[in-house]
Amino acid sequence: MTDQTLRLALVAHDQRKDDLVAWARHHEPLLRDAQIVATGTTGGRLQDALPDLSIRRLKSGPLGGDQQIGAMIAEGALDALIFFTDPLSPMPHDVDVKALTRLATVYDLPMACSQSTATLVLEGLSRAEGA
Ligand SMILES: O=C(CO)COP(=O)(O)O
Repeated sequence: MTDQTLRLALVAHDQRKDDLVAWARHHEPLLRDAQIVATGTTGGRLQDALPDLSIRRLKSGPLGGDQQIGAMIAEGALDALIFFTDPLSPMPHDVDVKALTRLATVYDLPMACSQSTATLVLEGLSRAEGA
C-alpha cells in the first residue's frame, strides 16, 4: 500500500449486486475510511444504500468501466479488487471481465469474487494498514 488510505475497487454483476450491497453494509465501518471506485451501476447502488461512503463512479462495466479499473490496476492505483462475479450467466462483455481478473492476477493484486474472500481481503488489508 502506498499510504494509509485503502484504495478499493468494488464491482458486481447484476445478479450479485444485492450481495455486494449487503456485504458493504456489513463492513461499512471499515469501508467508510476507504477510497472506493466502482463501475457505474454498482457504484450507484452502493451510494444509494450507503450515502456515507466515498465512491467515485466510473463507466458502467460493459461500457468500459471494467477496462478503466484494469488501467488503474496497471498503474498501481488500487490496493484490492472486490468483484462479485456471476458464474451462472453469460456476459456480453465477457472479454472485459476476463481482462480485468487477468490483470489483477498479473499484478498480484488481492482480488475477491465472493463474500467470504472479500471479508478476508478487507480485514487483512485494514489490519496491515493499522500495523
Ligand atoms: O458489468 C460489470 C462488471 O463486469 C459491472 O458493471 P455495472 O456496475 O455498471 O453494472
